Amino acid sequence: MNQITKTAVISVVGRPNVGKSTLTNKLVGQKVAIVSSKPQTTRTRITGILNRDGTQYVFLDTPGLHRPRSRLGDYMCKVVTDTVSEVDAAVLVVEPIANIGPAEESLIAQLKQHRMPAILAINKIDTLKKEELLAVIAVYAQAHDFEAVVPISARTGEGLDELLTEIGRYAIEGPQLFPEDMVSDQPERQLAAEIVREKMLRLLDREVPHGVAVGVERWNEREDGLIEINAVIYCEKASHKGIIIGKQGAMLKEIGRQARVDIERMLDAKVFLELWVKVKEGWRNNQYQMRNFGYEEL
Ligand SMILES: Nc1nc2c(ncn2[C@@H]2O[C@H](COP(=O)(O)OP(=O)(O)OP(=O)(O)O)[C@@H](O)[C@H]2O)c(=O)[nH]1
Repeated sequence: MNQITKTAVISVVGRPNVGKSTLTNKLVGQKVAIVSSKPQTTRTRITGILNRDGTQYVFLDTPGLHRPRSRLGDYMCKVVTDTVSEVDAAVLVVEPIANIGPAEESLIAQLKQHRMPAILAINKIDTLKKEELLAVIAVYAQAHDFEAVVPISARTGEGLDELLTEIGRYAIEGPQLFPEDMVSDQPERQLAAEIVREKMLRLLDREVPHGVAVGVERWNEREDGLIEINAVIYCEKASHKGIIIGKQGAMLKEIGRQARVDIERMLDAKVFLELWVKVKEGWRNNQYQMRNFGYEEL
């Protein structure tokens, strides 16, 4: 195997829903961060690791920067601010729109404040004509002196080799930070819980899944190779519990079915997944319960 001689620790920042998690997963070649079409999907900092051509790339996928409305929201913003200041370089991911929003302005201000080398990744170029791209590049080039501007599609993979080449310039000589077979620092239990949450974000209306947390309560690897997982979905209201369970349990069954397929792929093993739903009012504003669900203290 190729000896690792350099490392690059890179934060992936950007406002909610621009495709940071899709990008991290694609770069790493495996699902380490969950993806949905709803903003504020990612709640904690997720690390994705890629070893290529003697360099170990460590990507810190951050929650999208937004105005906090709850304690969980405060925590998500703090994760972004902390991450920007402790990495070798940042990749700012933006939508292919020729207009800079307040979230992008705020992130650019943070990059300037920390004198952080930043690469601009204009994502979702599969949705846009080449001529339209020039206007987007022009607007961002005026706002900040980016080290490089790379148009990409996290979905199709277009531009990602170029992006890696740019990122590679910020790699520094040194021993690898993580073992070579590791793609994420998230424990498998937490990834499994996140996958269940992803399915809820995709299958349910917006209001419900943003108030849920998932905890894995039992994880048993049987001798015959089957992995038994029991997870509890905590929601904020009794009415949400009914929606999550669905008519004759149909929704919960579908959440479980889709989650099991992804968890089996992640673990490369057969999985028996059992899901329960419990009501825990106001957990998003409760420090203790947040810690319980894996969101560290502020
Ligand atoms: N067409 C297109 N859609 C994309 C691309 N990248 C991501 N998306 C979609 O954009 C949506 C948001 O993607 P995420 O990766 O969850 O975005 P995020 O920035 O991590 O979002 P938060 O977790 O809310 O911060 C999903 O529906 C993705 O499928 C892309 O290159 N092209």
